[in-house]
Amino acid sequence: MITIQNLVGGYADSPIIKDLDLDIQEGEFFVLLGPNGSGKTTLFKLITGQLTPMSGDIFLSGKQISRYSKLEKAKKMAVLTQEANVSFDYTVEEIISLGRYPHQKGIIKQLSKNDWNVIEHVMEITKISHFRKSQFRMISGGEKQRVLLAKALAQEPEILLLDEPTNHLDIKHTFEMLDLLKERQRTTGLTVFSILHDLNVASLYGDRIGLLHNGTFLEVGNVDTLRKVDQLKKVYEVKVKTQPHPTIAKPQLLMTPNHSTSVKRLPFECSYKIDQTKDYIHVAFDQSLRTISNGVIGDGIQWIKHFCNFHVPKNYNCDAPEKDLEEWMGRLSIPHEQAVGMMTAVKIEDVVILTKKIEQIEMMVIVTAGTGNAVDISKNLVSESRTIGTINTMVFIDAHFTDGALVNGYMSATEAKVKALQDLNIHDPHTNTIASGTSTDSLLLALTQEGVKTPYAGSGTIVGKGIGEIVYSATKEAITKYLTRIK
Ligand SMILES: Nc1ncnc2c1ncn2[C@@H]1O[C@H](COP(=O)(O)OP(=O)(O)OP(=O)(O)O)[C@@H](O)[C@H]1O
Repeated sequence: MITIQNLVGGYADSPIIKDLDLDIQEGEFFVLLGPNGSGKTTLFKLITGQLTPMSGDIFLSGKQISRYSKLEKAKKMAVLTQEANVSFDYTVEEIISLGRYPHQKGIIKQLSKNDWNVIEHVMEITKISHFRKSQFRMISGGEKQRVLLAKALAQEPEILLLDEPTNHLDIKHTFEMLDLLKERQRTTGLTVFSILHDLNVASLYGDRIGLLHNGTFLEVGNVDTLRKVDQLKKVYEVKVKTQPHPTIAKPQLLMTPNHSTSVKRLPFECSYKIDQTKDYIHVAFDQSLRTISNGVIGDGIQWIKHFCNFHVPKNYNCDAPEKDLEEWMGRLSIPHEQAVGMMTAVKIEDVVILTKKIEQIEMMVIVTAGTGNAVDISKNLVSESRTIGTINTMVFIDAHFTDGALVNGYMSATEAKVKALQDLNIHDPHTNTIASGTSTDSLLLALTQEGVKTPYAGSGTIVGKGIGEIVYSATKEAITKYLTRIK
């Protein structure tokens, strides 16, 4: 759609854009990224014709852009810039009708029925019909932006060029505008070229991105380019980490500020309180811990302060156990958004709490165990809950784990639990083979993130062995208590 070759351009004698090549393909959503002063607006102005190139070529649909007449260009290309200043007293509707100008025929340019249909349609999709009669200068910055988008869409362009289109928009309107552009891209084949500052929004909406640095592209590629954090650190000069979006396969970026967010922690043994009744056990830490868990709530990898295991009746059956946990926590003034919540039919008074220090690393493990639902995962394909029988394990460690070490530590704790079941000769009643767990086990690992960062926590490491030892002991003791009780 647009082909740029060896483009050099800028202001007076100094080139800002230096020997740049780019191919914007028909129907794609191309995002131009780059730090302040990298030349984004200059490149934008060279494409739109506000600046004349010093050298090089820009082709629009194969024809030199400079050879298009103003009207011809306006039929193919609409431009939305940050300058939302319209000095005349136009109404919103009048501004949008200006977008139809390139399509109007004859000497006396009048709006046709089709023009009005298009104007109505763009006002509707940009949700501005209700203030169509308002004076443009009287509406808010965000509303102006939507009106100017409607005007650009009224032009029915093949390509839309946008310079920071979401600048004045709140989150809702940002996403609405970009969703609308994606929809137009999908339904009408609109090509979009947009400057954006927000890397995360660029990742969510861009088909391809170009990362501009000192007037040249460091990289042009799909959004996975944003996984290259070293490149981003160099360009933006910030500490940045890439993370997957939780529900779609796109990278999202997290910035770490230079100012320290860490507050001095109390010694591990003074940093938590345990509240235990017959209905629940609640461990509250003074600061959030880095956690990995499969709790009913607070699952995945998170930062969490409150850790709860609630007793439920043997025949507890609920479609939305998260809601129950939230309600029970609410009654205890525990903020459920900052909590891992587990459930057990085992008596809370049979809980086992062990603490241990291994090579200066403090650990605490809390286990409630029942084995009524013991399962040999390698043999039993029947998944049904029969009776009281869940092993809930919480492991707290005063150490600093990477995310990989969290997963490693999770494996270590699981292996230790399996070994305890094996040594206690717990059988799956269906297969009559040694059980590897129960059908509804929960496990939590929570780290203070104090001390030197540890990349591994498997059985080949001291900390991994420590997890294994303490989880094994506590699980064995908790199962023994349970077996004694049900005898
Ligand atoms: N009208 C101008 N005259 C002279 N130099 C200019 C002019 N406009 C911009 N520049 C210079 O060109 C360089 C690139 O500016 P440009 O506006 O293209 O950057 P940008 O990437 O769009 O930045 P931002 O993210 O801050 O909008 C800057 O060093 C700037 O000082």
